[in-house]
Amino acid sequence: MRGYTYDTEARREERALLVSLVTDESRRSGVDPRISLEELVQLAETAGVTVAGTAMQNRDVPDSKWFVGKGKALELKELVRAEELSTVIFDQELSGAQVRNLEEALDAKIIDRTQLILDIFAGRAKTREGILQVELAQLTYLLPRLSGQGKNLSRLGGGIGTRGPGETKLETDRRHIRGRIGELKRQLETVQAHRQLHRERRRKNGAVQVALVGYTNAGKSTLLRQLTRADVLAEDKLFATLDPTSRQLRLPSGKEVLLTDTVGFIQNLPHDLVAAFRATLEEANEADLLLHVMDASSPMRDRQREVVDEVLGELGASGKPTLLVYNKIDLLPDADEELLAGGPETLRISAFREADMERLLRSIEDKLLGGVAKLKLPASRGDLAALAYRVGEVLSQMTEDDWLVLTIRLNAGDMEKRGRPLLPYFAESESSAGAGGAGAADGMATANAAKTSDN
Ligand SMILES: Nc1nc2c(ncn2[C@@H]2O[C@H](COP(=O)(O)OP(=O)(O)OP(=O)(O)O)[C@@H](O)[C@H]2O)c(=O)[nH]1
Ligand SMILES: [Mg+2]
Repeated sequence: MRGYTYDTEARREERALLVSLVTDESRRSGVDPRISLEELVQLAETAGVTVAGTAMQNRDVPDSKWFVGKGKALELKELVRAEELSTVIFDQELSGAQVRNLEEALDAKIIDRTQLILDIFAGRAKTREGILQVELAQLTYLLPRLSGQGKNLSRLGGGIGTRGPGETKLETDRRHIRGRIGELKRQLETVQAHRQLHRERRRKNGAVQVALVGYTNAGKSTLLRQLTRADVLAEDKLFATLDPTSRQLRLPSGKEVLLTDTVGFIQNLPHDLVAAFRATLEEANEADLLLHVMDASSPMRDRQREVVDEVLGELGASGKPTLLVYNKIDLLPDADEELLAGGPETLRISAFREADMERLLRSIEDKLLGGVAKLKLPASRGDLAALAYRVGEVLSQMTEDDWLVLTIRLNAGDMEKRGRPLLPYFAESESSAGAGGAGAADGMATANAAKTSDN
C-alpha cells in the first residue's frame, strides 16, 4: 500500500480523476452537476493536482458501500490503473466507510469535495485564527469518519498536501482528537474575544467599515488592491484569500473608511465549514456597507449570487446596505452586459479600469452618506460646529444674524454615534441616498420640530 505522506514535490505529481454522482437528491437541489464538476476541476487545480479526466454517473441513491455503483467502481479502477493515477476526487461527500472501500478497491487515494476544500484552506491560512479554524474544521470532518476498524488513521488524514491535521496527530485515537477539538475551540475563543475587542475599539473610534464579500475568484482582493493601492494577493485561484485584510480607503470627499477583504464563498460548502469561518466573516456582519462582488463573466454568476446571499443570510447579514458590483465586465461582449440582473444599486465595472474605480468610490460614498441636511446653530456654539464637521461633509456654510447655517451631507453611521448633541439643531433634511440615512434624517427633522415648538 502507498504511504500517504506528501511533500510539495509529490503534490505536484498528483494526477487525479474527478468523479461526480448525480442522484435524485442532487437533482432536486437545482445545482447543475456539470457546473459543479467544472468547479471541482478548478478546486483540484488550485490544490496543485493535475486533472487527468472527469467521470459522471447517474443513480437514484448513492451505493452505501462504494458510493458509485459497483460496475462504475470497477470502471474507475481500470482507469486509475491504465492512466497511473494517484488520486480520485469525488464531488460529493463520502462516508468514512466509502472512502476506505474505494481506497482498497481502486488502490488510489480517495478525497471528497469537502476534504479538497479543507486542504486548500489548510495550505492558505496565514493568521493564527485562520490556522486554528482550519484545523478545527478538518478534525470535525475527520471525527465521524474514524469508524473503528483499527485502520491507520493517517490514511484518512492524507489529503492534498501535507498541512492540516499532521500525521502525528492522526496516529493517535479519537479521544485525542476530541481533546484537540476542545482545545482548539478554547484557543479560538480567546483569539476571537481579542478580535471582538479590537473591533469594538474600531467602532468606538468611529471607523466606518465597508466589507468586500462574494464568491471565490470574483475579484474582491483585486478591488481592494485597485481601490487602496494595497499590496494584496490576488490570484486566479479559488480561495486565494482566507484571512480578512483591512485597508484604509479614501473616498472622493476625503473621508476615510476601512475596507475589508473576506474569504470567498462557494456552493456546497458544508455547514460545519461555514460555521468554522463564521468568525472571519463576522467582519462582514459588522460592516456598515457590503460590496457584493460578482464575476460577471462566469456562466455560474446567477447561482453564485444566490450562494452568497444564502450564506449572508445564515450569517445574519442579509438586511445590510449592499452595493451589487458586477466585476470583470471587460470579459463580456457588450450585448451580454445588458443581460445582467439588478437595479439602480448595481454597478458594472472592471477592476482594471481607472474610471470604473472612481465610479465605484463615488457609489460607496453615496451609499454611505445618509443624505443632505441643514443645520442651524447658535453662532456662539462653536463646539457644535466642530462636531458638525465630524459627522459629515459640510457642503456650504453661511451666517444669518446670530446663527450659523451649515448644509451637511451626513454620514448616517457617524451621526448615530456622535451626532446626538446636534439632533435638536437640524432644520431640514433633503434627499437621502443611503438606506440608514432616510430614517436618521427624519429623526432629526422631528427632533427639530419638537425643539421649535418649545421656543
Ligand atoms: N479580466 C478581469 N480579471 C479580473 C478582474 N478583477 C479580477 N480579475 C482577476 O480574477 C482573478 C481573481 O481575483 P481575486 O481578486 O484574487 O479574487 P477574490 O474574489 O479575491 O478570490 P478569493 O480570494 O479566492 O475568494 C485574478 O486573476 C484577477 O486578476 C476584472 O475586472 N477583469
Ligand atoms: Mg481574495
